[in-house]
Amino acid sequence: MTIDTISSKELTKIDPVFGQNSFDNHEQIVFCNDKDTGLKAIIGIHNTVLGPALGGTRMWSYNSEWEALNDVLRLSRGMTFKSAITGLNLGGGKAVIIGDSKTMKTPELMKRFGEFVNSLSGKYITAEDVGMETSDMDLVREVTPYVTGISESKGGAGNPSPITAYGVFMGMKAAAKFKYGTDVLEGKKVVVQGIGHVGEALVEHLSCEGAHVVISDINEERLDLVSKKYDVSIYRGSDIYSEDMDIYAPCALGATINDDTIYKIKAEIIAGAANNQLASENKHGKLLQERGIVYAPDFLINAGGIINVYAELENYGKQEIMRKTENIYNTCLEILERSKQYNITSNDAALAIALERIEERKIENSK
Ligand SMILES: NC(=O)c1ccc[n+]([C@@H]2O[C@H](COP(=O)([O-])OP(=O)(O)OC[C@H]3O[C@@H](n4cnc5c(N)ncnc54)[C@H](O)[C@@H]3O)[C@@H](O)[C@H]2O)c1
Repeated sequence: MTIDTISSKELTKIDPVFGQNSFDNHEQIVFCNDKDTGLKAIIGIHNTVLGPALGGTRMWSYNSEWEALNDVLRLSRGMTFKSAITGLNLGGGKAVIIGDSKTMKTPELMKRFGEFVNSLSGKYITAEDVGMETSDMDLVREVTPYVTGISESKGGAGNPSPITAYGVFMGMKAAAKFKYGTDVLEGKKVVVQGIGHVGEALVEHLSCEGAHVVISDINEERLDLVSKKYDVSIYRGSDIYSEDMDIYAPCALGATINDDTIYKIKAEIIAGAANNQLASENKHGKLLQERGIVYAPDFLINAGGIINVYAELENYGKQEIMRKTENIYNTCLEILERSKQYNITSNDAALAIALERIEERKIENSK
């Protein structure tokens, strides 16, 4: 089953939880509230067939609780498929904390959130996502062992973002190989939208390769810093989607490929870190395919972060992390070839492999 992004208004017309189109057979949803710290969080546990549900915590100022719920459901579902296609023994889960991370995040709130995670006894393992830092995970670690992405000084694998960026770079190269017959990105115009933890590290790889990098962000300070550091240009126009480019790398938030943008996009390849880039997997996945735009599925190519935090659970080192992340290149190329062979979208080709693995494990588990 695929899912769509819909407006807050539309969401309210559907049954509150089980009826949401992003629900897609979630096993469990936990609503967490704490009056003293102001914590309002939702933990989504989509599927635990392959293992405990692992996925980051996002802190964001949602316009409504509907949006927060829809976001966590979409994200946790995505984690199920991300871990499955990457070959990890993990299920899919995610958490959102409602509020502005810059003004509302306190150590007390993070620890209280950690206590809720702890109450699930390991069925959900948290990590960092948008609005979170490694130091926040260190606070969560004080109250629960069910957290990854803690500081290296505290025995963790550290910040996953550089590894995520490396995986995205590998996926982008595979998409280039598929489209152009060569994976060399030198001279290609790549627009990186969102130059946060992952985006900046991606800019570094692209600059080293000699790509023509253009960056965009809503944060002026970051634009200034990153453009100077890597000598890359800043997008100053008013409609980034209409910009001439070879590759579009969405590294901010999801659903940027939607009804408003899809016909404007001139890129030949889309490969970025953001989760759930297609507002509607079906509709926009097919439209990209029809327009000949190669889409490297987000949940496949942004798996570097989860590979990195999985190392904390499985006790493997940096070398294995890099090997697994580099393999994203092969998997991405294989999926793009499959989508061509069977005339299906790349997203569907990736989903099919992930679902196959989950179904096989379900049968094994029931024996
Ligand atoms: N950090 C990881 O390891 C990881 C792993 C998998 C997926 N992701 C996904 O990748 C994306 C980026 O993650 P991150 O850790 O770099 O987050 P981040 O918060 O560090 O960076 C996001 C950046 O996007 C910018 N931004 C927000 N809205 C924007 C807009 N409309 N236009 C342009 N820029 C905008 C922000 O100002 C910020 O600089 C997220 O969607 C996240 O879920 C991250």
